[in-house]
Amino acid sequence: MLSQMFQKVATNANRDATPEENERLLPVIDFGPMLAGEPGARELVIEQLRSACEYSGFFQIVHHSISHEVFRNAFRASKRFFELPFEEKLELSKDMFSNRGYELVQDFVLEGEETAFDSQEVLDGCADDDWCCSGSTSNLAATPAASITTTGAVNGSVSSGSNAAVFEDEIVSNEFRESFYFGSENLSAERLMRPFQGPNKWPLHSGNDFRLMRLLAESLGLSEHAFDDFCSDPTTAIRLLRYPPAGGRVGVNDHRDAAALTLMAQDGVAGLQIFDPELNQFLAVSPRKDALVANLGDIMTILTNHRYKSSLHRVCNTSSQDRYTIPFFLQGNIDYVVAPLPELGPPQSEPVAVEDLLRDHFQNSYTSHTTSVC
Ligand SMILES: O=C(O)CCC(=O)C(=O)O
Ligand SMILES: [Fe+2]
Repeated sequence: MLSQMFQKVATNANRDATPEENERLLPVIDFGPMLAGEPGARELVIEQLRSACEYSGFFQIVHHSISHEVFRNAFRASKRFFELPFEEKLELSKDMFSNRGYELVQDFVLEGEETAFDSQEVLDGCADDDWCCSGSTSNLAATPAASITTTGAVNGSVSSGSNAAVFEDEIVSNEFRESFYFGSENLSAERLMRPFQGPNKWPLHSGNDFRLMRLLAESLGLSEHAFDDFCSDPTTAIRLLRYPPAGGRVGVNDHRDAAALTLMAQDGVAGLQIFDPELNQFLAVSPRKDALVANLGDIMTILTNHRYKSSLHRVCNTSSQDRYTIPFFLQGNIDYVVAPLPELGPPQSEPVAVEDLLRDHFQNSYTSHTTSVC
């Protein structure tokens, strides 16, 4: 049902966005005046959010108050992780229940020892919970990027042997990248029993505090608290990603994110392509190192009764350098039943629990294999 609703569109046509198209697909929203408390600035941000979310569901935030140094340290930490010996990363392999740990895709395995390191890997984890839901916007410095500034030896739990099945599932994928997932360190015993969360596999920690979900609620003409129940104790994930120069191969296939909201730090290397609904094709957008790229996922489309978009996107690193990004995913309370907010008209989607939606999404991403080319 969900998979039908959010069917993938097979298209390979793509080109660079012109500056005007870039601004339309991925508009720049300046949080500076709002965070400085300038009169009218909050209203302007809310209006810009509404317009972006109705068109592509993508926007990029500048003057978000996270220092350049935080980003720099985060990317340094990410590079340090991916430079670990291959065997060491393999020991941190992602377990599919908690969605934490290192992930590599089959090219990595199939290409043999020499090129193996230059193929696809992933490290997954999660941020502290209330990053997007509560607290003050001025504390945006407590971001996913900030949360990976901690350094130290690899320590987390290692589920040895559990990875064989993952590799078999991934054996037909054609993606080309590596990544690492991590997440909240403040999980209750009850939360630890649930999927899509668990102890981290690499040392990371942060206290997070951000109100973007409240601004988004207001942009829909709703109370700023409209999403509070959805994300009072949310499942989140942060993913360190490294895309080696791909030589025409796709880094991440066409997909929509499952999360309500994704926020991503990126280095200066291009690679993200967003599907433009007007042109009906993918456009490669320009990276801005100082911006946080934000996009809405399928959960937000349901919550907003399809008023806000969750756009297809993908990654092709056509450069000759590695590309590093750090997306954070706000997935919401694991038991929350996602349904269109009643204020937004007759519901266009069936209710679905966050857990089921995530499971459906993960199953699709590990079993459906699009054949995009860059
Ligand atoms: O790395 C990027 O630019 C995008 C990553 C992405 O789309 C994802 O991890 O869902
Ligand atoms: Fe994505």
